[in-house]
Amino acid sequence: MNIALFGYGKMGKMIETVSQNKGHNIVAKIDVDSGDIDYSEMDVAIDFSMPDAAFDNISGCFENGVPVISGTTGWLDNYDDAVALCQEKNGAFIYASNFSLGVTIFFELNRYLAQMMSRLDQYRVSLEEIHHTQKLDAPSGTAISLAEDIIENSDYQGWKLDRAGDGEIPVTSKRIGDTPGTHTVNYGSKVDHIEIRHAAHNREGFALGAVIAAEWIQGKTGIFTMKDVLDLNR
Ligand SMILES: NC(=O)C1=CN([C@@H]2O[C@H](COP(=O)(O)OP(=O)(O)OC[C@H]3O[C@@H](n4cnc5c(N)ncnc54)[C@H](OP(=O)(O)O)[C@@H]3O)[C@@H](O)[C@H]2O)C=CC1
Ligand SMILES: O=C(O)C1=N[C@H](C(=O)O)C[C@H](O)C1
Repeated sequence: MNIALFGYGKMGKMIETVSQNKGHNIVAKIDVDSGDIDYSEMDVAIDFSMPDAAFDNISGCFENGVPVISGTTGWLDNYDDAVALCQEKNGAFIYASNFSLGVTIFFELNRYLAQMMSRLDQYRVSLEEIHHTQKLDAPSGTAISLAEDIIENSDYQGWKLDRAGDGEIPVTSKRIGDTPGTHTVNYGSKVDHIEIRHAAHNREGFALGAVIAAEWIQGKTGIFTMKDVLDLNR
């Protein structure tokens, strides 16, 4: 498979290694000053770039018939436009705030736990995410996905960074050293707490999930999620 990397930073480089270990070719490494882009050799584009670059990168791929795996966070104000363009061009698209296979399962646990805990008013939920000090966005895309899934499966009406009001989920963001990404969902009561946590040991899991998604999307058209890739909708 011929893969184009949009963004050749920490994640782009890790995806290059994982892709080559699986026998794929990297046919383009697109960075901020790449100039004219040749889409003709691309079977798939994998975008791990910057919040203000992602939408233009994704749109260019759809305009040129290239399926997109999008991992960049912090650009979702334009998500609906990306979906509309993909549909108009009969393209193929997967966005995930976190491509790790473990986090895809963690998202399912979070939804299920939220449903059960919504029956118990003794518990209050809170979220914490810890990342490396170079991360641009806060809270992380993964923390936002976790919060939105809790809201969909409970009576919480929103989330807020640090100070949450009534009916809102408090989210704490910490930036510590090289931490690849740790997410904790905590339900606390006066007498105990329950927490679920996913901790990435390095970036390989994010990269592997993105390459698996890129392999899976070949020959397909439509908008998909990692649940489709892992066949968790059954
Ligand atoms: N969904 C997931 O599983 C994961 C998502 N992420 C997300 O992926 C993104 C990238 O993370 P990471 O690799 O750590 O960040 P880096 O800062 O290491 O890499 C981003 C790269 O994008 C480049 N870039 C800037 N503008 C453009 C452009 N217009 N087109 C293409 N590339 C551009 C930057 O170049 P320059 O440095 O020259 O500006 C840089 O090399 C972030 O949004 C992060 O949150 C990260 C890990 C997992
Ligand atoms: O920027 C990162 O590094 C990461 N970003 C994603 C996010 O914002 O959730 C996923 C992962 O946690 C690493």
